[in-house]
Amino acid sequence: MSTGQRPTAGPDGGENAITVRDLRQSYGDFEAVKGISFEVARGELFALLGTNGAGKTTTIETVEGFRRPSGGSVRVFGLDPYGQPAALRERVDAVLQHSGSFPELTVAETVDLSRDLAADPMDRDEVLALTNLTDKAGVQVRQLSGGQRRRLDLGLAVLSRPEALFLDEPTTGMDPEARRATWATIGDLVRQGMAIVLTTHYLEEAERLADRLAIMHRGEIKVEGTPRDVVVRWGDRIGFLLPPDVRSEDLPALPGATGAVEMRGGQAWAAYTVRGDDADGRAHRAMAELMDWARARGTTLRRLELRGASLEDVFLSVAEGATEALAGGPRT
Ligand SMILES: Nc1ncnc2c1ncn2[C@@H]1O[C@H](COP(=O)(O)OP(=O)(O)OP(=O)(O)O)[C@@H](O)[C@H]1O
Repeated sequence: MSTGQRPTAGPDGGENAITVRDLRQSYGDFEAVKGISFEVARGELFALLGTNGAGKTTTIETVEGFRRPSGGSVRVFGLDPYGQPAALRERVDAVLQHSGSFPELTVAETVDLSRDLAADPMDRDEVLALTNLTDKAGVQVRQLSGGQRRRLDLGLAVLSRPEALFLDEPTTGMDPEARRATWATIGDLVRQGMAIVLTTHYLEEAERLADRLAIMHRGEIKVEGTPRDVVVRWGDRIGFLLPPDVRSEDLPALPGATGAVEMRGGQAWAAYTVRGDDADGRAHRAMAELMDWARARGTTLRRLELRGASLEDVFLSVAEGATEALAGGPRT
């Protein structure tokens, strides 16, 4: 993860590794991507998240050069990636969900095969160390676990030292330890200046790795920003188990908060959301009113909590189509 300032754009489209402007992509009459824009700088990890069928794969395949845009433009290091021109081949790589490795070759042979095809590859030992596969060098690829194979895929993609990398669900099938090790590897690659576009359904992965992220839904980017900005914009949440003697319509209206009753772990859960400017201050005032209400009723609020939103809250809002709430501004 890079923490430095984002480079500013230069005259040639600049320091941006990837620039997507008003991209549209259709399958026949169906518009799968409806005019999205984003940029990815060198040394930056951009996570593209979204609901199923949102258009992530379509977008990534277009940026990778497999599809010609139906509208708008895509530039990778200032070039049109369509057809994967030779000038980009050495500079861009991808780790896709299904690798094309030969199962009978050993890990070392597989790495060597890819090294033979690269202009200035990393040493074999460097690749094995990077992927934590040093002790698997003599093992056939077919004998690797799913998570080890994903790590090998990552090693094969980065051994040619690409400047931009697409990662599609890079930690699928990994146990928590392997996932953390892979996150560390990806973080190192970004710090070394690689531009990475990550697609993942693991929100924690995006939260940990992304400098910026976007959440797509039905062909559009609904939310974009740093992971922190995105959750801060969403606001705070007050919640508690709905007491058995309280019906949902009995719940108090709290100033500056919108209330709802949800199911959580099979139990009814009262949830209030406080959004917009000074969400913290308003959440505290709403909490004080809630306590007054409970005291007056003689009701104990079990598992009472006040917390900031998580990326999952934001994602679920997007999935439910409640994105107008994410634009900010106090709601009562
Ligand atoms: N070859 C195709 N022909 C027709 N429609 C397609 C084609 N590929 C994708 N679509 C449709 O375009 C929309 C976007 O699909 P896409 O695979 O880009 O979504 P996604 O965000 O990657 O989804 P997921 O998270 O489920 O993988 C979906 O409605 C899908 O059904």
